[in-house]
Amino acid sequence: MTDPQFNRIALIGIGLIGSSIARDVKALGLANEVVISSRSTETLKRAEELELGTHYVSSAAEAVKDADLVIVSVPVGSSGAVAEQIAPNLKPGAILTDVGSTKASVIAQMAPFVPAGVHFIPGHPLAGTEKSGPDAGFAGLFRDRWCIFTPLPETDAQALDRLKAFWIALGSRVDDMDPQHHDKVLAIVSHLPHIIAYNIVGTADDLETVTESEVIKYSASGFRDFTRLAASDPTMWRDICLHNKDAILEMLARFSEDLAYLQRAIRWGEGDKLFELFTRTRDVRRSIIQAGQDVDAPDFGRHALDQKK
Ligand SMILES: NC(=O)C1=CN([C@@H]2O[C@H](COP(=O)(O)OP(=O)(O)OC[C@H]3O[C@@H](n4cnc5c(N)ncnc54)[C@H](O)[C@@H]3O)[C@@H](O)[C@H]2O)C=CC1
Ligand SMILES: O=C(O)C(=O)Cc1ccc(O)cc1
Repeated sequence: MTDPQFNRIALIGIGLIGSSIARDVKALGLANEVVISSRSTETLKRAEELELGTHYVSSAAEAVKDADLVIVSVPVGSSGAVAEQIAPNLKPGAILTDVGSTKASVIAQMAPFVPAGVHFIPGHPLAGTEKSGPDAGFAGLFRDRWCIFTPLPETDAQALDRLKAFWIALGSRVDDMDPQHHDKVLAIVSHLPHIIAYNIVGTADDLETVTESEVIKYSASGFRDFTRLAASDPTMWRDICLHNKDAILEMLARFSEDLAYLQRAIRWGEGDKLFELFTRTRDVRRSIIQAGQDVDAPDFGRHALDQKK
């Protein structure tokens, strides 16, 4: 247990990310009170059954009253609506943050509603799974993962440090980025892989009618990896595609060009080109592992949460 960092934390949205934060806050004793709010009464009831917080309210506006830290964990397309609901009840001096996968759009949606005196600091933990809802969350999700902040020019340095200290307590590594840069980086490392997965699984599903059940029957681990990503929440990924449109389209254009190069090399039997690319990409994987970023390694990450066991 660490000392509480905040008296009252409000969690707006209690799905995979919100509930993982709640579990860590509880396990580490980071707040005296955790108020949970969800739009769906069923989800709120489940959060209470799981004892994720100390107070449960259906209204987001009600939840943020007297909160020192407010964390919005809803699909990015709903950020503006949530900001509008909670704005009148935000406490002066409170920190308001989010966990959305896109940043420029979230800032554009939320910032206009944030009252003066409230510290709005957009954030994005680079951690998650294909699952969603309060049962899918788990303590330690953020351990040894990056949490990126995209502060606004007027962001108070002390408030930023306080929010970073919170995520560091959850085990994250923290960094700052310009929102547009964040959206470009994430378009290639996260959004494009998901879009490619949705596409390949869609194509295989279309072929299924031709090949009967062979796609499923003989699916090797490569295809199975794609099906995991393609099982990610449709609302969340629809919103990401719509709210990071420009960066995703830019990366998709680059991707299509490079795919055409590969296609041509295969057509013309240019084995040297294929070999050169596949060697280069293998080196990328090797350097990730050498840099100690291999989260699949058995002993990746030690953290205060482990000491509880
Ligand atoms: N799933 C992942 O791996 C990651 C997700 N994120 C971001 O975190 C945010 C939340 O994602 P998850 O927790 O995975 O989603 P989730 O689907 O598990 O939970 C979403 C929560 O938002 C609530 N909600 C949905 N629409 C709402 C609305 N209009 N108003 C109020 N509440 C609403 C739902 O009731 C639910 O409690 C998203 O913005 C996503 O882009 C960030 C990092 C990883
Ligand atoms: O499940 C996976 O592999 C992910 O990549 C999870 C994820 C989804 C969205 C994010 O913004 C960050 C992480």
